[in-house]
Amino acid sequence: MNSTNRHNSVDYKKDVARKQAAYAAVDEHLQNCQTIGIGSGRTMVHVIDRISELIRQRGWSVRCIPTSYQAKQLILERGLRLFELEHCDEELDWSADSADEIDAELNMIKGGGGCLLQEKIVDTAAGTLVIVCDESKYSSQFGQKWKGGIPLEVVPMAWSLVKRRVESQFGGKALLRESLGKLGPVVTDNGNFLLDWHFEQQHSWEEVDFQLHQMPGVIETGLFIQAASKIYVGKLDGSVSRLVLK
Ligand SMILES: O=C[C@H](O)[C@H](O)[C@H](O)COP(=O)(O)O
Repeated sequence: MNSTNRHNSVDYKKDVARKQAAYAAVDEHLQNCQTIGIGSGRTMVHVIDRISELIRQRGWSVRCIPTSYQAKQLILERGLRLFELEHCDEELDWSADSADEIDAELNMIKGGGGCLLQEKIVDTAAGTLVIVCDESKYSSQFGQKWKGGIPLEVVPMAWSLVKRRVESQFGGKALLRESLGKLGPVVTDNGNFLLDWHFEQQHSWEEVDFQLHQMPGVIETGLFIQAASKIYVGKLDGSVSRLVLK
């Protein structure tokens, strides 16, 4: 693809939209001496880039707590100050993250990239969760845009048990996520497996999330119910809209 075609491609425009939303989110939240959570995924590359630029320009010191191996690598590659949640004795100032889908009630699906457990821990340790996305992630009904199912992180020896229970209790299919880079299942940063639950009907998602957490073997779900404080949506026309939740 030549550069004119690439710049006109939808994927390129979505990436530009994510970058604009990321820069706006960082510019409006980053301050000196903060401790912040760093989510995972492609969008976070733009967030980290902007954090890195501002810190260098202004001589600031900011402690960054990762939510995955990928996030940790990004923090280190950009020369930012890596900090661990276990050494943090106060609430994080804010956490930045992205999502696979956000519905009209601002519930999110996360974990498409296999990172959800540490994201949920770090994101909920922050007083403010700032989500950055492009408008293609936005749906009027849960599951309308993200076709990968709801990720569930499960203890390896329990995966087939959890699969059967999820399918019999809620319907649909819960598929063990297979690795593309090696034979066998994807293993998360925490040594667990992932089931992608392809549901067949709408549910009360808060109730389903509660029920899933009751199943032995389920470590965490990719359902982030009303978890965000503010969502920055990058639009393909170059604008950024802000949705404030709490
Ligand atoms: O597992 C990955 C995380 O939940 C990501 O935040 C989510 O998949 C969105 O990632 P991206 O920014 O790459 O669309």
